[in-house]
Amino acid sequence: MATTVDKIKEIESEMARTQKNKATSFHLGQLKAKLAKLKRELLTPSSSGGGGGAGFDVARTGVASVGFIGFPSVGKSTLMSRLTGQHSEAAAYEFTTLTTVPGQVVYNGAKIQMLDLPGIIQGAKDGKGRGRQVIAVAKTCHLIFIVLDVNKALTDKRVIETELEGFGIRINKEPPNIKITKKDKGGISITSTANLTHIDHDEIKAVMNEYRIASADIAIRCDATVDDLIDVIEAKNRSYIPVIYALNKIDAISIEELDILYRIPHACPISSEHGWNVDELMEQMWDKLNLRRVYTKPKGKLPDYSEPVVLRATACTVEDFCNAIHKTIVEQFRTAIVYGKSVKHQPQKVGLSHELADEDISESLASFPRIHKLRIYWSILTHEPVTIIKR
Ligand SMILES: Nc1nc2c(ncn2[C@@H]2O[C@H](COP(=O)(O)OP(=O)(O)OP(=O)(O)O)[C@@H](O)[C@H]2O)c(=O)[nH]1
Ligand SMILES: [K+]
Ligand SMILES: [Mg+2]
Repeated sequence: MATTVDKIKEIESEMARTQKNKATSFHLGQLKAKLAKLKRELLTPSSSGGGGGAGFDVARTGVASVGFIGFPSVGKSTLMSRLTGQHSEAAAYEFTTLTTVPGQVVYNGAKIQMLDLPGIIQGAKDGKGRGRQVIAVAKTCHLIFIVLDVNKALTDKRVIETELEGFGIRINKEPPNIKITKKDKGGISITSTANLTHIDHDEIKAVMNEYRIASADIAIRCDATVDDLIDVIEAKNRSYIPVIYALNKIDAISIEELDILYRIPHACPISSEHGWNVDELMEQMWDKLNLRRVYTKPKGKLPDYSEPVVLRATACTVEDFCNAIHKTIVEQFRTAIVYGKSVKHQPQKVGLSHELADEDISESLASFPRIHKLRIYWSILTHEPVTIIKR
């Protein structure tokens, strides 16, 4: 019996043989959708084993986590030790790191978890080495550092990207602006506000047909490709994760070569061993994580700038803020008093659904003496700033 990998290879070669034109677009759409389904099958833990993060996942701490992905011996563990002070074994031989090694960085008052991972090799997503478990951990991170050795070919960058993409990770990309509303009857109706230069309606219908979706309204608001459409249908299996390319070992190259590296988008040239330019890497990390610091302010006093409540942009309402401090606050909540970029008037009363901005100041706690006490109690208990974990 043909294995899933065999079937994938067969479809890929058929696609390579088929020229794209009006007559073949339906067939090609069908093949693309078949391919996406087979790839998902390959990554489901129940099939042929190895999917999921089993054995490699670690307890998550902090407001966000950053996973290190790269070929063996590019310097991931050296970078880990440099950034976090958490020792992770580094050596000149490949596969020194055999499991996930967690560490922590505190940056702008936010605790960020760093996950040093074993090296991966080409074919990892198809089950080579422990690559699948490694990439499965990366898929749950809020940011990925793709670590590359600048002494090696830059084509390595593309190989790693392909491995991550094959696992349903979309790097430095927003979800495609396509909305599919399934219906009981009426067939497939397609509306598009953008001019579609990559797909025609036949291809869209072939994909929908392959996914057994007979009736749906499809609203396309970007110049979408077939892959974009499939990504929206397969949304449950896709993760859109920002990536920074940490171009390591720049101590071994010339200034002229370094100049070229600086032109690569989303990249940061560094030397883990010497600690060169790791400050810039941390700045880029902060920008990509898109975190928001909210300071608390007791009534009549200055804000407490030492312990921000750190929220992610995807969960940064007043409700999220309250929950980050204690679950019981929301029950007693009436209004929050907020100073900062998120409000027009300084200060302004806002409700639970109000979205907070970076460096806002909230006086909400001060209006509830009981809660303020709770906060103090909380700090004494833990001795650390309150952060929120919510995907
Ligand atoms: N010249 C130079 N060598 C480095 C740098 N960073 C790491 N190395 C060396 O590269 C080798 C591999 O480093 P590791 O940190 O073990 O690499 P890794 O990516 O964690 O490797 P695996 O865990 O085996 O996948 C070691 O000999 C390091 O000393 C750097 O910035 N410059
Ligand atoms: K190594
Ligand atoms: Mg290592």
